[in-house]
Amino acid sequence: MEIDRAIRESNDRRLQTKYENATFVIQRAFALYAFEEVAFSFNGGKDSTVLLHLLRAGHHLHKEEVHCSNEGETNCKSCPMRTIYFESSSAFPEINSFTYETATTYNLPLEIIRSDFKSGLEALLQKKPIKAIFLGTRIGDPNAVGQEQFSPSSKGWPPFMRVNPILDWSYRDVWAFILTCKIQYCSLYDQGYTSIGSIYDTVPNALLCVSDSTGNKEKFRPAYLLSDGRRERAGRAKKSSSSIHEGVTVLSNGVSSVAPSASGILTASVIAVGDEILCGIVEDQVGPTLCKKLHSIGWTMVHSAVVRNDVDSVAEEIEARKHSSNMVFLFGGVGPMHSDVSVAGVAKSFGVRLAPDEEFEEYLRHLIGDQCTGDRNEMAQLPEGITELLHHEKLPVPLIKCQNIVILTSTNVTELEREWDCLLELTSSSGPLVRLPPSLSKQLSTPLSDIEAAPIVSKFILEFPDLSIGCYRKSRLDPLIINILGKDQKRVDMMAEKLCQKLQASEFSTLSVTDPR
Ligand SMILES: Cc1cc2nc3c(=O)[nH]c(=O)nc-3n(C[C@H](O)[C@H](O)[C@H](O)COP(=O)(O)O)c2cc1C
Ligand SMILES: Nc1ncnc2c1ncn2[C@@H]1O[C@H](COP(=O)(O)OP(=O)(O)OP(=O)(O)O)[C@@H](O)[C@H]1O
Ligand SMILES: [Mg+2]
Repeated sequence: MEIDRAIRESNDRRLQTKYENATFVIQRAFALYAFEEVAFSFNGGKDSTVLLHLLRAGHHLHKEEVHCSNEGETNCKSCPMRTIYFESSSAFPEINSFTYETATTYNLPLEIIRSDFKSGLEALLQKKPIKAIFLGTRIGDPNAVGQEQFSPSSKGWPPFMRVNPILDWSYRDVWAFILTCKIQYCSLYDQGYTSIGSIYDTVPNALLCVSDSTGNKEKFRPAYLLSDGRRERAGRAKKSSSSIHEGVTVLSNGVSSVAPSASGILTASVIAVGDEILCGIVEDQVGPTLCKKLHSIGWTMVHSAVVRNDVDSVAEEIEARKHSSNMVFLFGGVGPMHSDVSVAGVAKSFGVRLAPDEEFEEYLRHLIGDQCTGDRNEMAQLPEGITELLHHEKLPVPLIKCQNIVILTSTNVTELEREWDCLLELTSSSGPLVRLPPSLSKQLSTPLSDIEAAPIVSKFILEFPDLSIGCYRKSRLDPLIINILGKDQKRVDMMAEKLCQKLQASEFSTLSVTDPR
């Protein structure tokens, strides 16, 4: 069988593994369901074209296994499986004709449905039952979240099994398969289209645009030359971004940024992950330094915590913080060790699974070579559908950002300095951090006892709701120190002056907390 032979003769280990896994899923489906009870959902797109040839190969391998014989090449071109195509008047004519032509070439009994997916399937299943439908859904597709290779149809849909043999295939895998097996595909992919929806929501991918020397006509390179598969849908109009955290905007570069609330405040929480910090073996310096840095760019710190190296502990802490802070910074527990559970904790708190991220894997491969990559690299598994990679030329590996959670890899203050600088530089090109006017603070020292000072301070808290007052002593014998914090210089000065009179206090330092660099 020509597909099977082309893959086996290629030197592409990764593609061979993907092919074996996909044809295994297909053969299991053929073992589970009778041939008449399964259908193939085909729409002429690249993913379903790949699936068609995998189905042909899987069907051929299944027949070989069942009949313990090699039927040879005689009729392996034909795969007369029930094939459903939801034809729409807004489909590209090229897609339509490719679908029809391919069905003829491979003897697919095409059933055309001219209604929406759900009611079309209801009518179809009523007429003649279908137990399982093969789909070309891949991780990264908006509708792939939560699906497995075998996923029952969702609630409210007629009952059938969705079989997704190429769920774990990347954009690169799809094109490697098409090119290795020399498969015919829809001509639109040679004109720069990388994922195809309707004529109203799909244009060629701008990342493939080449400037014409005459400047007259835009030209596009073929889809297989797109290097960053995560931008496959860049040519498709976005439906909505409802899952984005409130106050977070998605920018044209794909990176989300936060905007201050009406009060001009941005809040942050810092979470350290580490059993060693909790039991006092290691003293955490990254957390306090990060708090200072955030404070220095005008952010309001609302929480700092240390949690165990345990997926549930991380997930619970993030769950508690992600709604109450504009940004949550997480560090510790990142890497390949058994205790490195931070990324899994983030995924769990958002209810998504970890999925291979090809781009991240590429960075890791540059950094640590092939020793740890293999067919599936655990470290390259990132929370599905919510991850953005924050690139900076000074970072060997991009920082991971999942909605409003930023995962830092720093293990000490020097490394934090570097990551922080990169985050700030990304900020200037609309990255995740926004610089706010710095907070101003004044410190007063009073000889009064706590009991004497308390009612006076309480009155001032009511009078100056826009300022924050903190009190501490270096020791029980040292004087009480009052720290006034606010954004408005005049208000801070006014409160300091009034408090000095009432508390017989003296001002001993005036700090304008600005970014030290
Ligand atoms: C055969 C078939 C079965 C589907 N089953 C489901 C389903 O069980 N649950 C669901 O939410 N969507 C289902 N869908 C809809 C898809 O999730 C998705 O909306 C569709 O592939 C179109 O993708 P698009 O909106 O990106 O064009 C199904 C679609 C097809 C073609
Ligand atoms: N109109 C349709 N008719 C039949 N099946 C469809 C239709 N639209 C989507 N599907 C099924 O859903 C799968 C996922 O659709 P999707 O658009 O992501 O992939 P594709 O069309 O194969 O490739 P591309 O991403 O390049 O458009 C398809 O592979 C196919 O199995
Ligand atoms: Mg498509």
